[in-house]
Amino acid sequence: MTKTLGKFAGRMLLVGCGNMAGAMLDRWLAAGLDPARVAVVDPVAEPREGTAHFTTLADWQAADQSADWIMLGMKPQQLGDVAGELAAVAGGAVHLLSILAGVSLADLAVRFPEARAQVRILPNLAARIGAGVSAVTSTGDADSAAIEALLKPLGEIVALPDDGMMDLVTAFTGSGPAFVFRLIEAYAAAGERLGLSGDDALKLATATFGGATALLARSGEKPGALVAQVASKGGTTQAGLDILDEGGELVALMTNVLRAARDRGRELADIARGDD
Ligand SMILES: NC(=O)C1=CN([C@@H]2O[C@H](COP(=O)(O)OP(=O)(O)OC[C@H]3O[C@@H](n4cnc5c(N)ncnc54)[C@H](O)[C@@H]3O)[C@@H](O)[C@H]2O)C=CC1
Ligand SMILES: O=C(O)[C@@H]1CCC=N1
Repeated sequence: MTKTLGKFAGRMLLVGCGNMAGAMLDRWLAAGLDPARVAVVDPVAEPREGTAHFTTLADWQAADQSADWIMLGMKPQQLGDVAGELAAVAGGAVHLLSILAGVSLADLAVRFPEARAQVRILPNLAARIGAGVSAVTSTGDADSAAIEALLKPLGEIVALPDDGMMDLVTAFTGSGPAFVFRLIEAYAAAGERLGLSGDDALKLATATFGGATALLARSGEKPGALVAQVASKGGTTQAGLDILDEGGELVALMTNVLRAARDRGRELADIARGDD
């Protein structure tokens, strides 16, 4: 891993540094971001060594801090609590970054009209180990080289032309790890139900999902082609696939899961806007 964030220059303020923003910050610091360039405002988060830490935005301002990059890392429901105070300092050369589910670029432009650019980033928790994927889209005069340098240590980057698909992507890749963890949990629980010990079942399930996804990513083959390499005609795998594929129920279930998560993003945007 490179020990520099390359073209990413300037000072960063994180407003909210919980599970997701904290994972991003830890990865950035591990990738060489100078902690002296970072300030965090969060009433409960654990301060990171070398970063300036404040409980409230007023404390940050009282300490005469400045930022070139401000990232919203609290919950969408908390946008109204911070937007007024933040808008006053998010002008001129400031990039306003948001990882908030649901909140659109248009909403950000209304809240932070003076920012140089509004940038919507949808990361996921695997950013903590550099194996995440970040979808990104922006409006205004965004420095895309700097944004790419910032997101690169977190994993893959997918640039979207606008945020029309961002609520679906939030469900797909943002919530996605939780859905995958739940699938692994169910796989392990089924193994346990059929006789494995709990520890063995989780260890075997984790290795099976990890190995299969690594092979899929590295081989360049389609999932169906790899299924065919596992399933012998009339063999054990086919007996299981006959259940899994029955009536297209698995795809129907996943469609319902993603639809519910996507639509909740729209509701969160309404709450953040104060329309609920
Ligand atoms: N957790 C995840 O995997 C992902 C989360 N997101 C987005 O990231 C954001 C944060 O989610 P999580 O990290 O899961 O939540 P979290 O609850 O772990 O973190 C939120 C943090 O915001 C802080 N906070 C609350 N009010 C504040 C205020 N007025 N000023 C400053 N900080 C304040 C809290 O103390 C907390 O540490 C959300 O908007 C969510 O939509 C996006 C993609 C993935
Ligand atoms: O559950 C949530 O609302 C956030 C957004 C994507 C992942 N976590």
